[in-house]
Amino acid sequence: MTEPHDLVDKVMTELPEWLPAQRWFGGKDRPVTSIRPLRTSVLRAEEPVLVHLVVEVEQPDRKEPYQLLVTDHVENYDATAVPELTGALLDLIAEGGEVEGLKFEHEPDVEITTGLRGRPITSEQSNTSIVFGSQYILKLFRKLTYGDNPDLVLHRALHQVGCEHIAQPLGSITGRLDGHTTTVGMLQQFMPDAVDGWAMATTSVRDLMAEGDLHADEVGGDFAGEAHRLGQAVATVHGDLERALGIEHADAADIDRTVRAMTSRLDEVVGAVPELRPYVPALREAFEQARDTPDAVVTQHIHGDLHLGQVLRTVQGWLLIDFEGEPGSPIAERTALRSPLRDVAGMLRSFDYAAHQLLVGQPEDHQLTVRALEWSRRNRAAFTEGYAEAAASSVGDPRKSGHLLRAFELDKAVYEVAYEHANRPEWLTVPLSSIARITGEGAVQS
Ligand SMILES: Nc1ncnc2c1ncn2[C@@H]1O[C@H](COP(=O)(O)OP(=O)(O)O)[C@@H](O)[C@H]1O
Ligand SMILES: O=P(O)(O)O[C@H]1O[C@H](CO)[C@@H](O[C@H]2O[C@H](CO)[C@@H](O)[C@H](O)[C@H]2O)[C@H](O)[C@H]1O
Repeated sequence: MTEPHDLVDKVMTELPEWLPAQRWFGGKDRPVTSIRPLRTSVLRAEEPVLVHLVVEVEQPDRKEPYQLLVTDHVENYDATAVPELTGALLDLIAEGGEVEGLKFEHEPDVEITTGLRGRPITSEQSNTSIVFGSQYILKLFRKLTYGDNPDLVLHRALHQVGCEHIAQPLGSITGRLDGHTTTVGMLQQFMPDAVDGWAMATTSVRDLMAEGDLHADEVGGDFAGEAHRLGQAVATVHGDLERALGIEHADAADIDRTVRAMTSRLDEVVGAVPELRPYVPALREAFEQARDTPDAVVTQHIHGDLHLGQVLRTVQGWLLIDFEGEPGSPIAERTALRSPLRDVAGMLRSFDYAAHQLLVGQPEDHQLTVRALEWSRRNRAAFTEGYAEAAASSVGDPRKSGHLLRAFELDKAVYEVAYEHANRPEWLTVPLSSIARITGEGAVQS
């Protein structure tokens, strides 16, 4: 049997190679210069050993904590793939209590079934989620943010006002990190029959592409009805967030800060991705135009990284998941009050992604490009209309804030340029060609 502390020593020697290769590692844009353990909790001392480990990963200009769950039971030491070990985490949440500084809690008035085995989900993720039976999903946050994680905070707030478009929060795991009580895990109700919006939307696009002669409203897999309902669901969640946590009205100084933040993100991203350079003047101009807003801009807590992969279609309707915000943005930005139009813009970007991703790496085909644009326009319009129908009067119809919405969409596309550059370079053309289209600055080959 391996002693827990020998296991940690072994893991530490393997991490420089293993960590950067993980999908959830958020620092793929620069080299790792050092990794050191920050805290360890031995959750199981006998075989198979289970150790909760937080390491600090140092890279040029950043130091970030990452969470690991390690065991001697499998060759790569990653315990999240071992059902009997992850089952122990669920049991600890069910019982409640503290083990070596890690606190396991279930939400008030919730009873958790014990003895279930956990299986990790295999989708592309920024974190690691483990599903127990058909009942629960436990998300282990990988890159940790000191303090309460906004995903848990917003789920709790929404649940308290009876929001119908989220999965119920059921429990949490927290630990002390650098003096802060920090969320490391969140347990939620699992929706076994759910399909995510990205899978549904891309199926619809595929149907359309296969029927070269038909229009989006004529093919069987038309998505516009769903897009409309999704718009209503997003507006309802914004209304629920407003009821739970309130709103504020932005003044000229707030808008100035927003414009400057978008411009400075652009400067940062263009430094790393020179392909963005030709669009800089048009992007700056679009950001400046955001100052021209006819109505008062409302700010509130929002989802912050809304896209089709963050919404689940269940038999009861659409659910929004993952309220953590953009994984690549600083926590202060992610928890700030912001315009709900940012979420609208995120979803509009996603319709554009769904329409164009099938063309990536394909030879130029005029007919398919026209079809993709048509699908995107149809579903973006349906989503916006659904949103406008259900939006609280404080937010109103997004179409009335055209300049601001366009600026948010372009800002999101700039974020995506950085995201694709670091994670999926072959997809870089998707946000770049959208920027070219929206700014009218010439086309980029898909
Ligand atoms: N409550 C849920 N019920 C069913 N599936 C879920 C639920 N929550 C998340 N998922 C699945 O897990 C995936 C990742 O969840 P998400 O919260 O987006 O994690 P990450 O922060 O790692 O991106 C989702 O795309 C979805 O397929
Ligand atoms: O879901 P995450 O919180 O991990 O979000 C990150 O990854 C997303 C990709 O999975 C990324 O989304 C981008 O690609 C999507 C298609 O895969 C597309 O629907 C989105 O519109 C686009 O932004 C997201 O930006 C990133 O933060």
